[in-house]
Amino acid sequence: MSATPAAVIVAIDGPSGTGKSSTSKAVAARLGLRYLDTGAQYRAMTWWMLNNGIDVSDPSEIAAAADKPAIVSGTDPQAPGISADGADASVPIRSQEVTAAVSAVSAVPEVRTRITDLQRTIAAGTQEPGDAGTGIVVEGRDIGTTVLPDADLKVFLTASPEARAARRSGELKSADGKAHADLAATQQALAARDKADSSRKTSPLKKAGDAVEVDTTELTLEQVIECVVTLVEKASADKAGRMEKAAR
Ligand SMILES: Nc1ncnc2c1ncn2[C@@H]1O[C@H](COP(=O)(O)OP(=O)(O)O)[C@@H](O)[C@H]1O
Ligand SMILES: Nc1ccn([C@H]2C[C@H](O)[C@@H](COP(=O)(O)OP(=O)(O)O)O2)c(=O)n1
Repeated sequence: MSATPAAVIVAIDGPSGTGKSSTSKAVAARLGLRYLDTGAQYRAMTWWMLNNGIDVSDPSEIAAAADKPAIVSGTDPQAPGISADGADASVPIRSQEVTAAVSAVSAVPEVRTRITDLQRTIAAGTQEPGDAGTGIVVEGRDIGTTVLPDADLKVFLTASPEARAARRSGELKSADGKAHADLAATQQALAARDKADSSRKTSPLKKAGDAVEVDTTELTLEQVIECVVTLVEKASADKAGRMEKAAR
């Protein structure tokens, strides 16, 4: 693990299957930064609502329940962890049931306000002793545009719909042990989620104007990680230079 010269705030956004989680975790681990999976927070909120009888087809019921569960996210890139009202949510938030409902829940403004506040508190490092002044890699859909518009580096990952579906169906296959996950159905489900996430009114999935776009279609995961590590190291050195100049 190489040390970064200045604590940096890194925003990594993009649609599903572009490599956000794998890249963000690896970059954070290599550079000694914290890590936050914001999709996991929306998934934990959705899981809690499904478990607590909230009708997730009714935005007013979702809005009324948005401030109820305590959502706690870990920031260790090697073992992030997430809980809702004290119950470990790490595994159930990946279920098909949660995946199918998460776009509707995360489109509700009250949910976004609640979770955005949590994200900003975690990024600021004021929650845990020892976190203050440490950098973080935050991945999601609206980090560069809304949650952390002053991030030191913004990256927007993309990949072709075919590559993204192949990656996701590979994961589903290894999870359920079936020989052939349905690639076409996976691609269709991803397209539907993209559409919902990009067309919602509040804070849609969108590339920030000042984000660096990386098309990962033809890159291996290791190549993407190396590319982002280089970008973070440069952003960190630039920040250290600015801080030094300001201190003179
Ligand atoms: N560049 C890449 N080439 C091949 N597979 C990749 C690449 N990036 C990620 N993957 C794989 O694709 C799957 C989805 O990646 P993930 O990081 O969860 O994407 P996201 O967080 O954007 O949904 C994982 O199984 C991951 O190992
Ligand atoms: N910053 C974010 C992160 C996720 N979301 C919503 C929209 C996404 O479809 C879901 C799930 O996100 P997640 O990153 O877990 O999805 P994938 O792992 O890429 O399939 O949460 C969001 O609205 N804003």
